Amino acid sequence: MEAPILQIAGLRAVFRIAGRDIAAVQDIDLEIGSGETVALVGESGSGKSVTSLSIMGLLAKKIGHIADGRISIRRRDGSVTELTGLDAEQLRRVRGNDIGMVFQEPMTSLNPVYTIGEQIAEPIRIHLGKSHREAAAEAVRLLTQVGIPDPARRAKQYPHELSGGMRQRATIAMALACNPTLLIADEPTTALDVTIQAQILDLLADLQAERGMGILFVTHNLGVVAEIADRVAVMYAGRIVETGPVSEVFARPRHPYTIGLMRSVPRLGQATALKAAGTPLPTIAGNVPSLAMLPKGCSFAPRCPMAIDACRAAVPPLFQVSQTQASRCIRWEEL
Ligand SMILES: Nc1ncnc2c1ncn2[C@@H]1O[C@H](COP(=O)(O)OP(=O)(O)OP(=O)(O)O)[C@@H](O)[C@H]1O
Ligand code: NI
Repeated sequence: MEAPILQIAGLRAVFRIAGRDIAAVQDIDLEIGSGETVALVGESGSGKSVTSLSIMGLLAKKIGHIADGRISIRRRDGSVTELTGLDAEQLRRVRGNDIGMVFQEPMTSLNPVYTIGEQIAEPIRIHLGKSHREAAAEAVRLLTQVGIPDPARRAKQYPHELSGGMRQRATIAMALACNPTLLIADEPTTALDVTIQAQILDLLADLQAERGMGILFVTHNLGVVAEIADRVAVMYAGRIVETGPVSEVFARPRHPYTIGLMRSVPRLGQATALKAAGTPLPTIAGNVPSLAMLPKGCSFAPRCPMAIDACRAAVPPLFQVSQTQASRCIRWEEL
């Protein structure tokens, strides 16, 4: 069988705070196959971005580091590279060649002093060894592919001359420039209005169908999950608490946290309606625990209507609910 595009096993990433290593994410296992979209969903601070930054090797910039676990990706030539063993230069090369990134705010990826065309062409020259002319032509072709009208003219413009939606399309073109096998999109539509948001989601789905890349999609919006993802991993306080195909998890969530998230979402499965409403995650009573003071057992127990003493004794493992769905709740059978 073909190796997955992305394989994460036992990831633990920590930040050093007041002389102590605090785990921002731990026990993370995650796989993405080619052509598959996996959504990471959870409240603010649950560890979605730390997980994606770990894959990209960008944690160091935030003074965190990977303390444990393995992250490997399958490259275009079929070889599998273990990312956690690479030095900074090797990682940069993998990022340029095999992993594309799109963030919430397009201006974090775009440089205001270079034209859109120059910025898309640069990685093509550097990583694919194309000439200036070839790279410039390729940039225009990519702008066409991401649905930017009049791409030759747009290529000569600076980021501030584009609308927010067009800028996000341009950063997607940039992320695709080297034909990555994995695209990591961290809240790529959160800053956009709902109409543009829907267009960008459609664009990503189209591009994926054409290119067969794996997508890790970080979002706090369940409607977006339903719309774009094949599988979902629900994060809480740095751990995946439930995972499985979107259809299974939405039809029958097997973790009280997932149930809480979905409770106030009307008519599940009505993805388009949810998306149109821009539905944020509903609020659940109580607060996310501080990562520095996680309770002893299940992190969700203090907020959980189902919690019993056993929940507070030890962190539950991920129980296999079906061949494809898993839950970190010891009472999953009662749900
Ligand atoms: N630079 C940092 N220094 C210390 N702790 C950090 C840092 N960045 C993140 N963390 C910790 O890691 C946790 C997870 O953060 P992360 O950014 O992954 O959350 P998230 O799920 O992406 O949230 P959001 O939906 O708000 O983007 C945070 O709660 C915070 O405690
Ligand atoms: Ni985030």
